[in-house]
Amino acid sequence: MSFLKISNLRKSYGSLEILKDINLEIDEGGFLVLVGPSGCGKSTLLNTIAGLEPITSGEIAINGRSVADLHPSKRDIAMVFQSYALYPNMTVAGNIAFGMEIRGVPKDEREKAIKQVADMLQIGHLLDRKPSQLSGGQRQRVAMGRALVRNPQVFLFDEPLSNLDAKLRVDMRTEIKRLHHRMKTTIVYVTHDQIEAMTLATKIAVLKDGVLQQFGTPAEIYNNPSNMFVADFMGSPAMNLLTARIEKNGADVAVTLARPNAEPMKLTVPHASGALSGYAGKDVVFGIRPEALTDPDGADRNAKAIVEGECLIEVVEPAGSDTFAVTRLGGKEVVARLRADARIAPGQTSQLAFNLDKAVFFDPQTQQRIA
Ligand SMILES: Nc1ncnc2c1ncn2[C@@H]1O[C@H](COP(=O)(O)OP(=O)(O)OP(=O)(O)O)[C@@H](O)[C@H]1O
Repeated sequence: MSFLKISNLRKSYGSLEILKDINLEIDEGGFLVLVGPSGCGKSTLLNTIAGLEPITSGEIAINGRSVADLHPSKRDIAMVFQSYALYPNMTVAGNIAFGMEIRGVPKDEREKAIKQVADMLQIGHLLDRKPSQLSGGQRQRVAMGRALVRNPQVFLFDEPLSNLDAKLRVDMRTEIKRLHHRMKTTIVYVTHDQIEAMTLATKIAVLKDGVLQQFGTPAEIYNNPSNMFVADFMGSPAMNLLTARIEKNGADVAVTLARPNAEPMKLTVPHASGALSGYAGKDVVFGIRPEALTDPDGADRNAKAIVEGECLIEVVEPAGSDTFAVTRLGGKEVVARLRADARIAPGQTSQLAFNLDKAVFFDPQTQQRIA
């Protein structure tokens, strides 16, 4: 049975519908990440789970119990906010213990709990300081400590890392993952950062304009995006999405891509699906991630369908661990991810290997993936 279940959830402000029929569920100990661009409704969804916002219709259940009508304090959840929301006049220890004090937890138990989370978060040396005497990352830890001591059924995180600098964000991301691994408490986590979503989640919900676009494991979302929005939003550099003409070729499908000042490139997709064959004579959107477009020596040896083609390289971007090469196909700029030491120069044509096992196709009208 799922531990957190959201069914047919709708949320409106007056006549403005913000969340449109959301259905999600996650097992106990799961890490659900809500991701999407600014304004898509992810914070609103988190706030409805917390009970900070009433829902317009639908159901929210935690561990089999409906919580939609319960006061936030009765839902057995703890929330970590983007702003940390620490009490400025209290010490770190006071901030962590405040909720326990209110609940009348005896002093020795409080001290034990403070020590335990302070050890876990490595903030034992900061317990007597005030929030103003802490760095952003330390404040973030205190905010997490305050949530951890409550030992709730579900943790809710609202963009907890967005106020930290890039390096600290990556460190804290690892820290949160380690903590989740140790505690095994169910987490719902909001971010607009698709890398955070990919690295932390056991399940990702991608939202756009209040509509759930796809719900699945990070691998499902990355490899089989259900529509062009998800394909483009998840992954950096983004998936290449180019116009291609489909033709049938026995059991195979030929994909034709326009090239500037050259004959179109023809790639054969072996044993293509019936759905794709159905587009014969029409244009589709051909999606291929940069890492599925490589130098022939660097191509995945286990792939079944590697096809090579000549591409005019426009720009070369060495990025340390890889080299990105920009070419133009199907009327679009296309990014290929090559080995760091790939011999490639702008203005030259180069042989590139397409891993068609990893290619996906979309209907240009509906923008949905062609199965
Ligand atoms: N109290 C409110 N009244 C009317 N509209 C609201 C209210 N609160 C939020 N909204 C609208 O709801 C939509 C979703 O907001 P929400 O904060 O959930 O988005 P988000 O995905 O978390 O965005 P961000 O990443 O920018 O925080 C936005 O269009 C916002 O303007």
